[in-house]
Amino acid sequence: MTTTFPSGLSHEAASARLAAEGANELGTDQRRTLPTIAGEVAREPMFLLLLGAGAIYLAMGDAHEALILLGFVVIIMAVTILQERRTEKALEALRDLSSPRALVIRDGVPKRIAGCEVVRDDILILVEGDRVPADGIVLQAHELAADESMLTGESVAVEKFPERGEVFAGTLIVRGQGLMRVTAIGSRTELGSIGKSLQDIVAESSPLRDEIALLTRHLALIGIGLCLALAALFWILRGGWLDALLAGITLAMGILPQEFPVIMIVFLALGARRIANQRVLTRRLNAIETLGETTVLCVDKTGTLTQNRMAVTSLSVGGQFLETADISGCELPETYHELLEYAVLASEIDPHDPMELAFHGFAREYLANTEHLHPDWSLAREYEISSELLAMSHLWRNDSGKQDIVATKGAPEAIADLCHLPEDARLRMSRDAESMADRGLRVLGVAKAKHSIHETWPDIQHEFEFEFVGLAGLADPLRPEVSGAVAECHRAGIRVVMITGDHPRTARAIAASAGIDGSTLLTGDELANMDAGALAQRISSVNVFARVTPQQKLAIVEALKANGDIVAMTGDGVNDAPALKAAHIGIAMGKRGTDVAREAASLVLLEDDFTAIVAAIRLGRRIFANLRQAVVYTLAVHVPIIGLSIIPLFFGLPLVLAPIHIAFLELIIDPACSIVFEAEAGSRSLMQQPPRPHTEHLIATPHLLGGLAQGVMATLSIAIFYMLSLRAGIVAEEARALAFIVLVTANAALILSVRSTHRNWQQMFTAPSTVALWVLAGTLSGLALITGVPSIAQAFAFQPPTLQHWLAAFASGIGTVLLLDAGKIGLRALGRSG
Ligand SMILES: Nc1ncnc2c1ncn2[C@@H]1O[C@H](COP(=O)(O)OP(=O)(O)OP(=O)(O)O)[C@@H](O)[C@H]1O
Ligand SMILES: [Cu+]
Repeated sequence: MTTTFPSGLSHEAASARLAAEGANELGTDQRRTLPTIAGEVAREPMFLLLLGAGAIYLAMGDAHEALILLGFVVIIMAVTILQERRTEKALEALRDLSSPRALVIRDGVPKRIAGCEVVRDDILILVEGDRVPADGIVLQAHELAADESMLTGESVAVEKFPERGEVFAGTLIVRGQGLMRVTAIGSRTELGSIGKSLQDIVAESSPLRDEIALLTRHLALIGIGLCLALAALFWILRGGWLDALLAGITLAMGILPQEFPVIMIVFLALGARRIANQRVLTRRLNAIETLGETTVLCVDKTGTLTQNRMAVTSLSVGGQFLETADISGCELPETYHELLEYAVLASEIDPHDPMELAFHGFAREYLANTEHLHPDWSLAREYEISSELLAMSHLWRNDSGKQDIVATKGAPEAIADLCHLPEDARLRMSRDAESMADRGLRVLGVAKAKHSIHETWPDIQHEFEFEFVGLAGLADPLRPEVSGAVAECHRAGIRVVMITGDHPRTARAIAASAGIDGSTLLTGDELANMDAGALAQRISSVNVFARVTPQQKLAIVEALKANGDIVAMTGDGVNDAPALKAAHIGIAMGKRGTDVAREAASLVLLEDDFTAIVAAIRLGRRIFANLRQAVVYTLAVHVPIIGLSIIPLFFGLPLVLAPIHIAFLELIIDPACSIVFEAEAGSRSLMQQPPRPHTEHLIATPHLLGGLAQGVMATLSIAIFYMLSLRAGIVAEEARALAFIVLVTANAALILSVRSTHRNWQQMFTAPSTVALWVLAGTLSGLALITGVPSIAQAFAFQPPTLQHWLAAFASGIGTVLLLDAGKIGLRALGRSG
């Protein structure tokens, strides 16, 4: 492909056209309208209960109370709409990510933009692995072929040629490169006309989501049963069926686990944002919960562990070696000129590959005034590298009029094959190559051949008469942070497996400097000769795979999965897609990655950096731990509500809670409190314990019991405070207010307690997050308002308590939680000594 581009549209023209003709998108706007959202809200049980309670108040002639409850209906509406919008936005962002990106030429400069910003007449560069963003005609093509099966059902790649070739939106470039001019976008493309959409992101079900749904359903069932029982009991004990119904509804509102699904979505959506701050994009929300379970992390060497910045450091010709560091500033000895000459001839004219860039740069520096550079030769034929033969050749036409020059470079074994080296020469060469590889260098062999211009070009590289020229060693240094991150993985019980196409010796040397144990190593050839069973057996002790083809990554993933591992795997090319899809977490490289790889992956790295993956795993563990705490907390704060609905009934006391109190707690206080956990930084021990087993539930019996125990303790202390107040002759309205103060204070303090499970109690008050401080301040002021301002207090059937009583109730709420913590510490101490 020539490197002169048409200059394309200007930025102004493109944005004008984008405004006039719309974005390159398929399908209709799926945003829900207000009536549909209202319809959804109307089906919320909380809404129905509030309406029911309001109707009963109306029937009892209390229009005031009914109106206030109506106010809460508005609150639910608002919260639901906000929530919808937020989820919608998160999904939209995901959709943007999965939509193809396009390399467009604007003002003569190639530029990556989102596929939806492509306009008619844009000039696009197509590369292997791209998903074509719009319909268009092919302007230039170099071995270009597309998979059009999504349009035609035909899975054979269709070759594309300039001028008469057409390419279609949604199809995949499986080979070669090319230039296209866009002729149709959005719904006017072939894909649009058959009404298909590529980017259907559905919230898949996941173990975590299923568990939360189950928990919600169980609690709902228990709730309904309890409410019916309570209503019946009330009717028997006190009579008055309207009051009985109201008591039942109050309890139902209190038990209703409506927060759980909300907490779940909020944690995952905010979690995705936190992970994005580490420059890792989440394409599937489920990946967030799987991250914390990861037991094996399979990574590419080049670019992920290393910097993907190659430098020529070592040359070898005829048994002589040269370290480039030794000659800096001097001339390159004549012996090595030909090696460098052919390395450049075997590279692209305008290279992107870091190795070829290194050769070009080195040649510019040392061959500038020699006869070894040939800008006037023309490239007549290219032979691509393949996984069968790790070498690539260029056939050059020069002005001799007799012979074309062929240059090749590739893996030393491949070059030895091409040169038909005799056994002893082959041994010598591999010894030389290994001495470079042992230093972590990537070693390339270089060879040359001549080919008469009167003969036809052979189809395969083997038919040339190659002559060996020499070896070049290129250094690609490890990223400086990698060995620290690998060590962190090991502390966290995560195995790091390196997979590379490179030479085993190079692989082992790089593995060693990264801190990966490469003492047992498998090569692609060995892999190919193993059956699945044998591989599954071996794989638990092998951390380095070398000379592996991308296709073999799939076998590695499958073997790890067969061993019960939870596998995260990185990849970037078209051939990596099956492995990325098969892994529990497929991780695509945002910079080098192809559209195909990104579509198959659940995470996309914006910086192709290993440490970002480790940071994401740390966040995954933290999100799960925080989610667990939030759910335990929510369970715990439901208990006092249930208790306070039932206890007064049994003891013949005035009721404490009415629907309005529950609405206040369930709609404002508790949800706000549970969000506090999202911002928890997570304890340092998170990455010092093995991954959570795949089978571990979010809420197991100990968590359930722990939460219930906390709730029961709080209930007891509130009930006792309430009864003592009444006994002391405080009027029912003030006693109710006091009980409510104890309840809310205890709930708020419980946040500090739950989040301190792994710390000691002094730390309970240290370093709460900003969110926590805001929520605590908000809760306190809300509480002060409804118990202190007479007009508001009246709506809650409160009489403002005296300051002394207020403070006593407040202290009692905090004291309860302190007692709980003391109990917890005591239990732990007992456990340790016993
Ligand atoms: N442009 C090239 N010219 C000649 N040989 C090449 C070229 N690219 C790769 N090779 C040969 O193919 C081998 C495998 O390369 P490949 O690109 O598969 O490795 P990689 O997948 O980039 O490495 P990693 O797996 O570490 O990311 C290299 O070690 C080298 O010998
Ligand atoms: Cu020379």
